[in-house]
Amino acid sequence: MIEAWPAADVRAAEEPLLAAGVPLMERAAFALAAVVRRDLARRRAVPGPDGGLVEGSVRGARVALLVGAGNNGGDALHAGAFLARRGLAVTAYLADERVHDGGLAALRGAGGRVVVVDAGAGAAPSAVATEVAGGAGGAGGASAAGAGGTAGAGADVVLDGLVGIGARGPLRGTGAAVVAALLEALPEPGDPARPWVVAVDVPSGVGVDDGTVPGPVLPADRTVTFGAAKPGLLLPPATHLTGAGAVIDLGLELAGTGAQAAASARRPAVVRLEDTDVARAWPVPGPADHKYTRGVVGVVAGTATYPGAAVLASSAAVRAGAGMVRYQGPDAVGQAVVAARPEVVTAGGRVQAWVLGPGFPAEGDDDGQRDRARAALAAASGLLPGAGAPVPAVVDAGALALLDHRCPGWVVLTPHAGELAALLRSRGDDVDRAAVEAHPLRWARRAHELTGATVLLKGGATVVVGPGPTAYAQADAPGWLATAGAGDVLAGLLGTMLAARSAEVVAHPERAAEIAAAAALVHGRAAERANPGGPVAALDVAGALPGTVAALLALR
Ligand SMILES: NC(=O)C1=CN([C@@H]2O[C@H](COP(=O)(O)OP(=O)(O)OC[C@H]3O[C@@H](n4cnc5c(N)ncnc54)[C@H](OP(=O)(O)O)[C@@H]3O)[C@@H](O)[C@H]2O)[C@H](O)CC1
Ligand SMILES: [K+]
Repeated sequence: MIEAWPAADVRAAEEPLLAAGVPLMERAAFALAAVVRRDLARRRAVPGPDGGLVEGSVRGARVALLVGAGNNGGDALHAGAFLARRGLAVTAYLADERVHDGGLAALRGAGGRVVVVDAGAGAAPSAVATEVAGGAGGAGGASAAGAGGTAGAGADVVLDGLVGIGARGPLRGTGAAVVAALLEALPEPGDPARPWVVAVDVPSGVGVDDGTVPGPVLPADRTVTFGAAKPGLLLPPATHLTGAGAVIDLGLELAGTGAQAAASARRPAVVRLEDTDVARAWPVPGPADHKYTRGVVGVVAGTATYPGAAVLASSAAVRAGAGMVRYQGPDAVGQAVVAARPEVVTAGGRVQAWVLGPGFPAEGDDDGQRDRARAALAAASGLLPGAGAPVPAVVDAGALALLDHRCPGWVVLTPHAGELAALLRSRGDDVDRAAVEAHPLRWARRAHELTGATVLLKGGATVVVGPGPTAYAQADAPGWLATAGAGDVLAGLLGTMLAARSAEVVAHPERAAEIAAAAALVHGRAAERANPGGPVAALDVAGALPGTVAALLALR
């Protein structure tokens, strides 16, 4: 798993090392330069003796450093000095008159070129962008002392060292002007003429601790972050601007050491599960298991008007490995479900988890589904006398409007941004879909505070907030998964995963968030498996679940 720690925790962990004179910046910069060199060598791959490709030479490659006023800029300058000593042509564009002295001296000492950027005596941001992008008449004419620029040949790589964990608010000043000009001047992403963009620590201008994108940000192809990942690298929308990641270990003790770690209240703010985490936690049946120990999933979904959601949610629950699936709903829908999945039963009875809401409306004609879902939710929440032990529940789509009481953390809501906005508005918050999409973590946390439930907020990346201290942020879904019925499949999949650990989740409600995050990962992997790199139909995603789970278990 990838653990992300707030900027303040990273700074606190750096302090003792800095006080002890540990050269953290040089360590960070050296590692950054190594990643840049490797990425460049791979982008310059050439045919090898055996017909394959081998890494190409990076000598002479053109490197543009975007340098801000703080230590983030210092990292970029020191990395530029390492690269210049390896024969790369490095130009630092200083976006602030305050610049890291040691880094600037190191770059100059290594023969790097320095261009002061400002709208006055220095190079204009537009001229810098033109030079970096490879247009004619760049900032070469305004270059400070040092090797002359190569007018016309743009940069091969750009290091974004404008601002790091010291950022406050949207990118401003000359740095913002340079980024805005680059967003205009650079070739489109995917164009081979576009330079490789490497964000130093974080893409400059993202919300380091909340993943917001309050202003202009230069999208990165790679983010090299130091000490630990930051929440903003995992959280949407900023996570879509980070490119591939690389975490450089600086020897920071974030959770403390030994007894301190055990006692420390410090936990990562955000976690991203990886395949091996999900594989290790997946419940694999043993010889003593039977369908009831594996978990029975109750599905209240679909209506005569929208039977498909019932088929999709039930199919996903079956294919994900439920011990048994009980479909509850109109006979006609039950017949459609059984026709599609003969393993499903329509008789009532005990379940270990409920899936409520796919495919039925929050109001209007629902064939009695809202009443069925309301009763199931009450039973799941332990509010229905005689209904047996409480069990986890997935509350999706039309069932979200049924939340008229505070829920325990083992109830998991699975709204998209519009549904979450509607839920929050129904509780008096003035928020719309766009606001939720701009700040998913904030609003998912707000929904958890208001309802008590665990909240899985669906979107290009998935955010999960529950009763525990750690949020989850998964970005495993291909864009193709934005298709009708995908949410129904996720609900059924999640129901099966909760049913398999029903008693455990009720006893430890904070674990529902991790299971929900794992479901988001499996959902994304199944979509990829259903049709790698191309469009997928929701039912095919459900169909790919068995193979997806088997592939994950093979990693154990
Ligand atoms: N601690 C270490 O030795 C190490 C740090 N690492 C690197 O350092 C940065 C953090 O450096 P820091 O100097 O604390 O802060 P930044 O460089 O991130 O930014 C501070 C300067 O940026 C200006 N600023 C702040 N917000 C904005 C904004 N929205 N737009 C433009 N400029 C902004 C701020 O300006 P002021 O006017 O407020 O002063 C500062 O000048 C960390 O990210 C690492 O890269 C090493 O990794 C490890 C060693
Ligand atoms: K940066």
